[in-house]
Amino acid sequence: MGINPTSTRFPALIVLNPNSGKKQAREALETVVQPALEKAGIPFRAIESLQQGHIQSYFQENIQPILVDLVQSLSSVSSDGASVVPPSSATLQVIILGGDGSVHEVVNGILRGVEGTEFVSEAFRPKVEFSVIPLGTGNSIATSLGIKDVRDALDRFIAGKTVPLRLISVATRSQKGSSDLGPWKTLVYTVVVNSYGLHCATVYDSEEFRHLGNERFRQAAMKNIETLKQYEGQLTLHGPGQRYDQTSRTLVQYGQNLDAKAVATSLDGPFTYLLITKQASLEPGFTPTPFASTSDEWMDVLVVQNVGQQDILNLFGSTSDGSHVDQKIVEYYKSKLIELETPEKARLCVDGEFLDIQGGPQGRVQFEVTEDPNLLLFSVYT
Ligand SMILES: Nc1ncnc2c1ncn2[C@@H]1O[C@H](COP(=O)(O)OP(=O)(O)OP(=O)(O)O)[C@@H](O)[C@H]1O
Repeated sequence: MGINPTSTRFPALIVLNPNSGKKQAREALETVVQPALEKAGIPFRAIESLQQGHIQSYFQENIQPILVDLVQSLSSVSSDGASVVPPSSATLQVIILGGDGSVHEVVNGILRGVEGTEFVSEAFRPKVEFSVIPLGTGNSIATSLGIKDVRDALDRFIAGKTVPLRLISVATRSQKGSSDLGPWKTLVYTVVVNSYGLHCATVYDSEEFRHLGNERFRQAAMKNIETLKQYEGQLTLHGPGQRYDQTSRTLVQYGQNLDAKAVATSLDGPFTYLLITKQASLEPGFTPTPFASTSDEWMDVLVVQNVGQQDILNLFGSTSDGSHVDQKIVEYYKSKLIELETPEKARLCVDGEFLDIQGGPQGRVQFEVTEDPNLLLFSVYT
């Protein structure tokens, strides 16, 4: 697979995960994506993920050379011929044939690859535009953007409309080998969902049912509901925010005069189900945080504290249309800064990966919406 030799346009980078979803990405590339891009005259080159983590390490190692090539392709020679004029802006297009885990790997690889370099600066902020072709299992980002299938995603890429892709930084203060609490340090950026409790346990157990496609989440959820556990912890929401009011059925503002870091609300658990999301739907037909937006400045928080099996089954029975937000057991917030502390060591789920945290202040985790971390301008075709 190579660059279309007739075009001078910088090639879009296709990232293909052969293991995503029902393992159809390679076939989709050959039968749908490649012909459509060639027909539209869009040059591309493709890389295939060879193993878990490969996409992330590829971008971590290669994003700088890729951006250098991009800048060179856009540079011009000054009118007197004496110097090369760099472009004032540059856009890298990345087409992802895979699921949300693949998007997560690309984003984190790019961010690690430019971290601490002077290549990207206030004066030069490259744009990175993602076309998410839904070939995974949940396809949360594509579903939340209303993208129906591979063809629809491609049509939207070719049409060229994008919206910002905001991320959540997940940070801790624990220092390796020290009991001191250092400054917050981002461990990972998430694009879809962070969770604690039943959702995290479900995602963890769903790996053994991967061969079942979407059904794997249902199987793992039923297994965990049968032995439903409660998860101890304290969740704090900081600064001004919004809360879903079940009486007026609207989002209402709170804490308007608060400092961004001040605690506005503290929830003491135990938690049955806790989601912090950036997408409305986590898979087609499952919309647990219906007010979430890929592009807004909020994280959406769905909290269910200390309930039993029947309540959880009722909840899941209403998540397809989002009407569960009116159930008494549900608390729903929009916040920009959140912290979670657990009394004992615990497992969190961050975009399908797992983060094992220590108990107490050492393991306290902070979630914050970040716009354009490391000065990169991320957006997604919609
Ligand atoms: N060549 C490979 N062989 C095996 N696993 C791989 C390979 N390349 C990537 N992976 C792993 O495949 C997993 C699934 O990827 P991805 O998230 O894209 O699809 P999914 O889980 O089916 O979809 P979704 O996240 O939308 O539910 C990820 O954990 C990723 O690291």
